[in-house]
Amino acid sequence: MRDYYEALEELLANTQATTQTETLTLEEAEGHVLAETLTVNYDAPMFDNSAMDGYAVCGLDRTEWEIIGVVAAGDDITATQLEPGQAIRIFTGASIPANTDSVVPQENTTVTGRCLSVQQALKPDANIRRQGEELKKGDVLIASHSIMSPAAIGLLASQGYASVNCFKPLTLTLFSTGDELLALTEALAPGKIYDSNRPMLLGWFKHYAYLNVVNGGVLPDNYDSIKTALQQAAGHSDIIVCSGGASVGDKDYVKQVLDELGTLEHWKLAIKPGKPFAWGNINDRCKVFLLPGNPVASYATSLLMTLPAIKYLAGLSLEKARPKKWKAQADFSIPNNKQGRRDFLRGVLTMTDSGVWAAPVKGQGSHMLSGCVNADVLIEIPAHSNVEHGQWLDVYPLSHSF
Ligand SMILES: Nc1nc2c(c(=O)[nH]1)N[C@H]1C(S)=C(S)[C@@H](COP(=O)(O)OP(=O)(O)OC[C@H]3O[C@@H](n4cnc5c(N)ncnc54)[C@H](O)[C@@H]3O)O[C@H]1N2
Ligand code: MOO
Repeated sequence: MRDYYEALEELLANTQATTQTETLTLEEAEGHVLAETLTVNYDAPMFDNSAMDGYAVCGLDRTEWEIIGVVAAGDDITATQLEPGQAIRIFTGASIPANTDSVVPQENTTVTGRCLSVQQALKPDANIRRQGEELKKGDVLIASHSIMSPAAIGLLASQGYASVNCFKPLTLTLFSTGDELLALTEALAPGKIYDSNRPMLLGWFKHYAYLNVVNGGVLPDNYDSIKTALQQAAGHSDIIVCSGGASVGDKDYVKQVLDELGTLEHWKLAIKPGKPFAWGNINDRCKVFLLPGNPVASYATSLLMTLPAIKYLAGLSLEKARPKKWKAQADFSIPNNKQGRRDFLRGVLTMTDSGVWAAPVKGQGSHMLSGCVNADVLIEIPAHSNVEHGQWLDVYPLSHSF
């Protein structure tokens, strides 16, 4: 069996990131992957400006000043300057007039006619946001291979970028396999179950703007049908994800088809759930992932293996493609751990005064999706290692929780 971390790195090392790009307006770019490194166009702040509504004053060795006018955000103050003993009414974001020593918030002042009085001692430079204190012109603003998050879009807009180069979204076709599976429009029958993996993964993958997700439907346990469907999908997809048939059963035809059409790597991962996992390529251009059919195993291998590879394919940096991992203290113990695989328990987090604690939820079977629904994280339990109460463990946040 393969160690999870070694397997993930091997999969990533065998994944070629897309190079195709397109220009998107900032509005279109939300959630896409940036394909260029952008630099700072203007110092930020662009000019010295006030952090408070109040008064800009000249001269700090006094308690009274003469108010000579008003400056608001957007005003041009090129011709305005203060002399010692003078103050000017100023608002948040307004340019700082020449010779300003400090800005006094209005709640610390008394105004009588044109006379400003302040009793507290004033600090030089207080409440002044200086030009370039955040960003200097010419520095890197956002590196290529970053996600266009709402904050990234705001930052780019603040620098006057109206459009950006992003990697073109990848087309992902999703299949389920198995004669036992029914679509939600079909009536239940003996031995049959509803296909839950496909709706689950469709919903999940559609969150990513850099994926065009195509619903491939259910594939029957029939070699020829699977071959035709995979061949067709490979013609218009960059990625195929298929759940079921990853294991060793007689009807696990998907692996055989993949072996015939392209290349196949079939792994036994030393993780629970999610042991059987396979991947390969069709036509050198379409990456295929075979997930184990058990729903929680499908979920876990999506989070731990498939999505990292997809994110890297779609243009994200390796660092951002790897699954996010945090630490939490065990609010449970496992005294005699005989598990030969890393166990990724579905768990909840509790924030207390003593930190973040993790505890497993009820229902840990790899067929028990209710455990995933109720959980915040996967709690990693290393193989053959006992867990003591209070021990720090790695936890992986689940897609819906944070
Ligand atoms: N002899 C062995 N049997 C199994 C092994 C093994 O190592 N040796 N591994 C077990 C593990 S671990 C897993 S996980 C499963 C994975 O099996 P497959 O990927 O081949 O998937 P299936 O056999 O098709 O299905 C397994 C299970 O999941 C249900 N399923 C499948 N697809 C869906 C779906 N879209 N929605 C809901 N449920 C689905 C299916 O009905 C089965 O109950 O293999 C073990 N067996
Ligand atoms: O590892 Mo299987 O994925 O235990 O259900």
